[in-house]
Formats: sequence, structure tokens, C-alpha cells
Amino acid sequence: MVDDTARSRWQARYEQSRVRDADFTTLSGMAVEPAYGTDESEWPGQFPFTRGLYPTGYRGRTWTIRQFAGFGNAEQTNERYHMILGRGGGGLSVAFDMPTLMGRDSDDPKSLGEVGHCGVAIDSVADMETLFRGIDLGAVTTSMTISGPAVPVFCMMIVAAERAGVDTSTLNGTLQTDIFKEYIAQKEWLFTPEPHLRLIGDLMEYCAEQIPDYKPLSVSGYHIREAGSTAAQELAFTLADGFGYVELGLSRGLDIEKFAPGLSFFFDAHVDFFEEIAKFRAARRIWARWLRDVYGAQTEKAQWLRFHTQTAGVSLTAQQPYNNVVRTGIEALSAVLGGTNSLHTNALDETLALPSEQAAEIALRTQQVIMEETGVVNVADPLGGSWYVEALTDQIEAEANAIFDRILAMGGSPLTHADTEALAEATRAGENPVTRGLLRGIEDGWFMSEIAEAAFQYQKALEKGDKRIVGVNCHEHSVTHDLEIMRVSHEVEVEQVRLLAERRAGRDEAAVSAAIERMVAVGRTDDNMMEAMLDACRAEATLGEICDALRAEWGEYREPARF
Ligand SMILES: C[C@H](C(=O)O)C(=O)SCCNC(=O)CCNC(=O)[C@H](O)C(C)(C)COP(=O)(O)OP(=O)(O)OC[C@H]1O[C@@H](n2cnc3c(N)ncnc32)[C@H](O)[C@@H]1OP(=O)(O)O
Repeated sequence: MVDDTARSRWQARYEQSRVRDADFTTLSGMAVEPAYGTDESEWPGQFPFTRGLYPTGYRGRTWTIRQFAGFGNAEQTNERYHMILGRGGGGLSVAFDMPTLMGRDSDDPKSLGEVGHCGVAIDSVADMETLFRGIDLGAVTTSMTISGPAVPVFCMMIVAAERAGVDTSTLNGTLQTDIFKEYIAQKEWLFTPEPHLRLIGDLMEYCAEQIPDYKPLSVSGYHIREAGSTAAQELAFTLADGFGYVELGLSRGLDIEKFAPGLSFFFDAHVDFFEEIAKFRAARRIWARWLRDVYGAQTEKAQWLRFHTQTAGVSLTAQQPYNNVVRTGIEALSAVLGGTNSLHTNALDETLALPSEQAAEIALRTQQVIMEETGVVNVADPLGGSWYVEALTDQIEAEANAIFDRILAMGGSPLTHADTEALAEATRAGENPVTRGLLRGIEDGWFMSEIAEAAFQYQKALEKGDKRIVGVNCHEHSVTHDLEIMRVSHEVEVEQVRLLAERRAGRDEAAVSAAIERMVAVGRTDDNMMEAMLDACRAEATLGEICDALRAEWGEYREPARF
């Protein structure tokens, strides 16, 4: 008789998979299985991937240690990247300063006092070249956290890679680009949704065709959660944003098998250990079901939800800041038990300033302790089958489904999440039911007020003492001394402005103007803008010049006032 159970199917795939050459016994030397379950339970690597994407879990490959970093100028940040890679970081993650995030040059009057403070200042390709000096962009995966001006910043990275002699079709990494969450939570947009979505469509098309391993979107719940949402809101708003990008790709005629693997995710790991694990597990299975059943994705890679996690910045306290190491360790463990693909652990001083080198190293080592010492990498989805975790996974999924139904209703759709066939039909007919709900919710300020209400309820619970934070509303007495915190000198701004002027003086102004004009002209057609934007970057146009030209063309978005 052929043994055809879920367990045996998993076993067969496990045996065909590559497993790391490592010791997978417990600390005391006990042998453990790569995964546990019953004959017919879902196993790791099986649809809908609640238990993880791979039959091997972390035995195949551990998560990427990807520490978000950037400060001062490109030179200083480049040094930090060499430190991170030198001490075992697995990938890079660029934090930009506020002017860059808003598409402004360092010498823009609006940038005054902000240059290099919350991240690195990037004005042009020359800065990108410095940022990645000595780092092989063809070998290291690089994430860039930027959404409003994501596309021109990405073009600058491509040109920097070209100049370094890298075959750009092999670039691998992630660009955040998630404009929906900007309107919902983070507020770093440039234009109204329509031109942003057009640019994102151009980017998705370009990546799917030219740079297939690159992930042009990191659909982000992190900022939604940090703004005060509940775990279920974070999950549902983020996945709905993801569905919006799927509708965008499909409405542009792109092949879902090619573009869906480029949609990656980014979640928060807050301090409620089990709730977070349940959230990550639910995320994978909701996404896989919608991708297969509503959007018609056939291959596993197109059904997979791959995600990066960052421990919760908002859970860190200025009071007794060393306790933040403990919080971060627990949060990181929840991300790992939830099967994260990539992880950032916050530094203990991040509630006060950008991390000092010492704090950044402790944050990195926190991940390494979990990875190397605790044995949690030995068994895939070790909490699968726990009565509590499974029930919580179902519960958070049900809450998310209720939120999807509200979003669909806001967009005027009579359908619910359960009407899979009809949703598929509406999508094929180009009705974009989720996107319509998203845009209406943004316009009406619905997402913001839902988040604000959740934040308010939590704050009330804190003030009543129902929810407790050590050092803040309980156990307040402490002998902890103040931390030495990192400060970025004003000299950085002065020098960056000087450098920018020098670079402007050395370029061919006529070529810059012509390239920008051509980019704007392409923007008036339905053609893809990527090549024209790449040419503007090759001509040394600055980020501010590119974005200003587009602002002049498309106008700026102003959020409707709400009371
Ligand atoms: C708060 C702050 C702010 O706003 O200020 C921010 O936003 S910070 C935001 C910072 N954001 C980020 O850093 C985003 C980071 N995101 C990413 O790195 C990506 O999007 C990611 C989540 C998909 C992770 O990508 P990654 O390259 O690190 O890791 P992957 O999971 O893709 O794994 C790399 C390769 O190994 C393969 N692989 C992995 N595990 C296994 C396994 N067990 N068996 C076989 N193969 C495996 C994968 O399929 C992939 O290959 P193949 O490619 O062939 O399939």
C-alpha cells in the first residue's frame, strides 16, 4: 500500500531538500525530528503554509540577519555596513534621512536641520556609490526603506551597481515602496495615490522583466502597528494593501507567477509573545489562500508570503533602557517561532536616538544568541499543534477576515472574504474591489481613525494599570544610569551641502535638464518611466530635482483634515 499521508508527503520533500551541515540535537545531545505533526495535520512547506514555507524550516537556511542602519553621510553609513557584515550580519538594510524620504535634496530649505539625522543623506548616484563602496551588490541582498521616492532612489542604486560593474539583472534585495501604508500610517508620500500607483506599476513591471530576484515591494504592517493598531489590524490592513498591489499588477496585464514573488512583507514583532506568533502564522495562510483562490497563482513561490520582521520600537522604554534588550530578545524569538525570513532587532537606545555602535552590536548578537545557542532552529514551526497557538491563529485570522469585509464594503463591493469565486471574477473583470476599498478608506481617514481608536484604548488601559510596562507604570524604582547616546553633528549637513554644490558644478547641466524633461514627457504617456528615470540618474540629476519635476507635473498630496 502506498503511504500517502501529509506526513509522508512532507517526509519525501524533506529528503529531497538541502539541509545545512549542522548539529540538530538538543544541548544535551538528544535527537529531534525536523518537524512534528500527525499523519494528516498540515506540515511545514505544505499549502497554505501556516507552518512555514519550507519542509526544512531553518534547517535548510536560517533567517537573514538584516539590521536596519543609516546615519550621517554615505561615508559614515558605509563604515557601519562594513561593521555589520564583518560581525555576521547577513544582508543590508538602508535607513534614509528625512529629506531623502521626502524626496528633497540636502540643500532644500525644508531639509534644514534634518540632514543625516534619522538615516543617511542620499542626494545622487555619487552618494549611492559611496554608500556601497567595497560591498558587492551582486552578492549581498540590500533592502532600502523608502516609499514616496522609492523609484528614483532604486534607479540610483541600479546606476551605482552598473558603475561598479555588477550585472544588474542579478541584483537581489527589497525596496519598501509601500505607498498605501504611507497614507494609512507613516505619512511619507509625495503625490496623490494615482501617480504613485502608476510608478509602482512601472517598477513592478520592470523588476519582473529585468531584475527577477529583486523584490520591488515590502508591504509593511510595521508602521501601522507602531502607530497604535492592534495585531489583527496590522495583519488585515497590510494584507489588504498587498491585495491592492496584486490587483495593480493584474490590471497592468502582468503575469502573477512572475510578479507575486516580488511582493514581500514586513511586520512588527510586539511584546505579546503568542499573539505575534499567531499573527505570523495566520499571515502566511491568508495570503496563500487569496493568491491561489482569488488571484489564480499556481506556483508555490507566487503563493508564498515571505516577510521581514522588526522588533517593536514602540515597546522600548526610555526608563530603565537596559530592559529593552530583554524585550527585544523576546520579540525576536516570537518572529523566529513565527517563521520570519529576515529580522531586525532594535538596539536598546533606539527610543532615545540612533543606535550607538555598542548598542547596535548587542542587537545583532541578540539574534545570534537565538540562532546559535537556543536550538529553536532545529525544528520547523515548533509551536504547531499547540492548542493555544492554533486557536489564537484561527482567532486572529477571523478578526482579519472581518476587517477585509469592511474594506470590501467601503469600496462598494457586495462581496465578503468568503466569496472567493466571485472575488476572482470581479478581479478578472478589472473591478479591483480591494483597491477601491483601500482608496475610499484612505480618503475618508477610516484607517487612521481605526488605528487612533486602538491606540486610545491601549493608552487608557495603561493609565488604568490594566496593561503594564516595567519601569513605566510598575516597578519604577531603578539604579540604571543614563545612556551615552549617539548624536549626528551639524557638520554632516554643512559638508553634504558643500559636496552637493561641488557635484552640481561638475556635471553637464544641459544633459541633466534634457534627461529630466524626457522623463516628465514619458510620464505623460502610458509608457514605463523606469528607463527615462535611470537616464536622469545617469546624468547625475539629484533626487530633489527628479521629485520636484514630478511634483510640478502631478501636484502634491495634502491629507484631508479630520476632527
Ligand atoms: C521601521 C523602519 C522605518 O520605516 O523607519 C523600516 O521600515 S525598516 C524596514 C526594513 N525592511 C527590510 O529590511 C525588508 C527586508 N526584506 C527582505 O529581505 C526580503 O523582502 C525578504 C523578507 C523576502 C527576505 O529576503 P532574504 O533574501 O533575506 O531571504 P529569503 O527568505 O528570500 O531567503 C533567501 C533565499 O533562500 C531560500 N531559502 C530560505 N529558506 C530556505 C529553506 N529552508 N530551504 C530552501 N531554501 C530556502 C529562499 O527561497 C531564497 O531563495 P530564492 O530567492 O531563490 O527564492
